[in-house]
Amino acid sequence: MIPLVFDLDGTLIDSAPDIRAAANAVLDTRGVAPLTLAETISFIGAGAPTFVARMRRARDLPEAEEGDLLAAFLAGYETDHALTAPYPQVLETLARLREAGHPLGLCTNKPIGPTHGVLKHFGLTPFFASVIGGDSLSVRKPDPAPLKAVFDALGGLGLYVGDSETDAATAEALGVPFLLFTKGYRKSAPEDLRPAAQFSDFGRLPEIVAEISARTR
Ligand SMILES: O=C(O)COP(=O)(O)O
Ligand SMILES: [Mg+2]
Repeated sequence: MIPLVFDLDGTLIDSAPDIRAAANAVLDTRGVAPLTLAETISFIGAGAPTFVARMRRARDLPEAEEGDLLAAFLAGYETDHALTAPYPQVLETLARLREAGHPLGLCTNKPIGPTHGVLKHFGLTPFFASVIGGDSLSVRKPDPAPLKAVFDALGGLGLYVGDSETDAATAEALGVPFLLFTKGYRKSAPEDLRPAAQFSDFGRLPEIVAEISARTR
């Protein structure tokens, strides 16, 4: 069975409200306006350092403070998960895919500490044989190295399932088909990401995986 690797934020879980809360706790200490949810979503996708850089610029904070802002953001990042939820049917679908025999992995730009925390909180940990976060290697997506490392651990290349421009670029750089979940944090039109397939309902993923793996066999 073909290996499947998933992105996390905006793909398996809707975590933007908790990321927004962590960001706004930091911005509050600087006396500037909080981020809206739309701003937060537009800053997610390229990892925590890039998120904080975008947040700092949007609120005109001094560049010299970026390191402190990042440290404060990471310290308060998703300590509880009250505002986060898996998208509908994520757990059921992962269970079906695993029962069908697909090796499953996770490749996210979220820092690895909070990644393990949120996976555990929602009972997602047991599904994944390999997990790589945004600070696991010296490079992060869209560099293909993290995604390659997860597929290597799973025993071979397969399909990457994600929600963003970053995920599409990462899959393309590695030369694996990209499956787009359309309800996440993408900024462009779905067709601009040139996915092998797209879906808005996790219940449909097993049949899409079957179709694409028949095509690529
Ligand atoms: O932390 C981010 O910026 C995005 O995380 P993701 O790679 O799971 O979408
Ligand atoms: Mg994502």
